[in-house]
Amino acid sequence: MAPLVAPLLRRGSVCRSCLFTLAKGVSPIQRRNVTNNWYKKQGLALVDWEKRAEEIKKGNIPNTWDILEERGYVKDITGSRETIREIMRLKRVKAYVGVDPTASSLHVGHLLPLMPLFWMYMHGYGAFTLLGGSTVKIGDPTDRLKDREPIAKADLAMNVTKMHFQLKKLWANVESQARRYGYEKEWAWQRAVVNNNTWWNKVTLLEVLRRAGRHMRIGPMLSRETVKRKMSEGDGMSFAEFTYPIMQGWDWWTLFNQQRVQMQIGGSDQYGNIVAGIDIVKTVRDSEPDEAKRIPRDGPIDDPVGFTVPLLLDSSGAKFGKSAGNAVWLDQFMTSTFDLYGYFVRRPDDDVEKLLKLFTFMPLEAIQKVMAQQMEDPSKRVAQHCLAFEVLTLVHGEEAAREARQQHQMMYNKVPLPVVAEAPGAEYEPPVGPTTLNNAPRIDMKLPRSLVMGKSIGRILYAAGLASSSSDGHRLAAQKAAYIGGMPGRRPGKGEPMDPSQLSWNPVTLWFPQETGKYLIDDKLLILRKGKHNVRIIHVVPDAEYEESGEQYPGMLFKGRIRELKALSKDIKEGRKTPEEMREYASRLAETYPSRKPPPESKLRAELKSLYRIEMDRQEGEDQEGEVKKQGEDEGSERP
Ligand SMILES: Nc1ncnc2c1ncn2[C@@H]1O[C@H](COP(=O)(O)OP(=O)(O)OP(=O)(O)O)[C@@H](O)[C@H]1O
Ligand SMILES: N[C@@H](Cc1ccc(O)cc1)C(=O)O
Repeated sequence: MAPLVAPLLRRGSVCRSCLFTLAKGVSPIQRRNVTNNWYKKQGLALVDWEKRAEEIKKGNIPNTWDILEERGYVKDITGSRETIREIMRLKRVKAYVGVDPTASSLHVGHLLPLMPLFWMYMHGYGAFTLLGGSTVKIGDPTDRLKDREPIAKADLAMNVTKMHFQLKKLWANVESQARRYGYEKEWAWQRAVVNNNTWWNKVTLLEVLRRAGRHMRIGPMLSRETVKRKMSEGDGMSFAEFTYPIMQGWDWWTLFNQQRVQMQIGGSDQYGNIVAGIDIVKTVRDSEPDEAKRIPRDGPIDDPVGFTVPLLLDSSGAKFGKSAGNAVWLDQFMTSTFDLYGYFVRRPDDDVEKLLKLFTFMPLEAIQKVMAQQMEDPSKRVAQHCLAFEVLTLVHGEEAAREARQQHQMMYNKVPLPVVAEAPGAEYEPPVGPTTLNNAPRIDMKLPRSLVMGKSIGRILYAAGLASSSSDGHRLAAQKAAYIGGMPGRRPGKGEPMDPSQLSWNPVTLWFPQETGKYLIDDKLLILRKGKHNVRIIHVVPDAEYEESGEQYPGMLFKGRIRELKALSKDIKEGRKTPEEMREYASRLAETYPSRKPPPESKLRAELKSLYRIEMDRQEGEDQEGEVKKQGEDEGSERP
């Protein structure tokens, strides 16, 4: 046991004998219980991992690296295969995959580097997904001949918000997939979504140049294929783009330093950036001037490592993604669940086995069985349906996958599809209760400028579908139960601008309608959230544009109840309603307004007019209620 645990203990804060004593549940030092429990768990986790490493050595359980290779995830490795294999046997390493938010959704190509990360997580390793809120402002020049267009602030805020929630949704579905396939979650499984904006907002240029830049040689950087091609065949290279690999390397160093993230995974186009990152991490680590802060190293087992996955190509051989304009999106409002399912059902017979290994968590034996079924009658496309179902389950959850399968069956298959995709013991439970990431409504919407700039926050929350009425919206704001996104401090307009690349949330307060402008990103985007997953990215558009779109929002003036009352009154006046219809409407009114009796036909118009006035007053009142509360708060705070 000793030789394996020793290097790990040296990196921890507890001495070896204490850790093992704690693993038995005995505390060597009298500390608070919670601390002892934590140390005990750490000790047990190390002992478990060590036992596992022994079992892998004896060949009783597979090395996770071999699983990744078998399924086809490994294209290029930095350094030797044996080292990376040994690291994964001996250490619960942490790995990360980064994505720049250059679009408002992830696409199918992004799933490829994420899949090995998900597999690692399900086998007990630490898994980090990084959103490049800062790197996106520079843009990765890899394999490009032309500069990227600078990204507008409002687009950036939208992309960051949407991708963040997409990653969280994917992670929630990975958890269910792990359960579905019989992986038992332990406390030591670790996953996180991080944004590199968090550290790029704090670090100085001087720090990066001093710690990383001074050790990097220009020669090797200039000889990189991307740099040479962009300079000779493309539109030249800006200094900012040239430093992109340093930014990515600094990200890795930050994660390595703070979280010991030792591995980076990317698509095969990222190989150069990953290799550059390894140099940066090693250089910064080894040049730490302060002995006490230096991260200990016990040889190659502690060095950063990386690998790339093969690129998913389209039928013409182009990288599948947004630059080539051939992306299939993971956002169901950009590529519907029906179309995403259809994309996988259309994959050629020759590719389907490979894709089942890459995009699903099905064990290889189960894939073999499906393939045997496929061979019997390829026209039924059993393997393709299985692939589509599994990918949909990962991306949108099991309910959406079942629905998409049913829709395809109804449209194209006369006979029911053979159920081959079910995992052993997988029982379907229809989702109930609150909004989850899988049933969250459409995240982005439009609202007219006059509403956002002229009405109370309660009314805006109602219009955005986050509250059941304006009063409910006021209540949410008063109780600080709704949040505003992209706000670095609590007092925008008092020096701190909105930050589009950072998804930070602060409680909404009751502010005056005139103040809403301060909360807009780039004067056109308002991000609101209620609860954990109920987010709205509101594009504030000119009133005329909204009118033209034909859209409606709850509480819209002259739409909904008010509009109905007005239209009906007009119809009666102009004799367009039959007595029967008028009677029916009178009794409906009595249901809607329980305090009122159904009026006789002759009085119906007068009754409609009075209800109309009541509705108008109610809306006005609700708006004022929010303002009065706000005024009260402000007056109160000024009292000595
Ligand atoms: N088709 C693909 N196959 C495999 N990996 C991919 C694919 N597309 C993107 N990736 C990987 O996903 C990660 C994030 O990619 P990135 O943000 O560059 O997306 P992209 O759509 O390729 O962008 P762009 O087209 O603007 O270059 C990288 O590791 C990248 O290699
Ligand atoms: N450069 C990567 C994204 C990325 C960004 C930051 C990182 O730290 C890692 C990866 C790409 O464009 O695909």
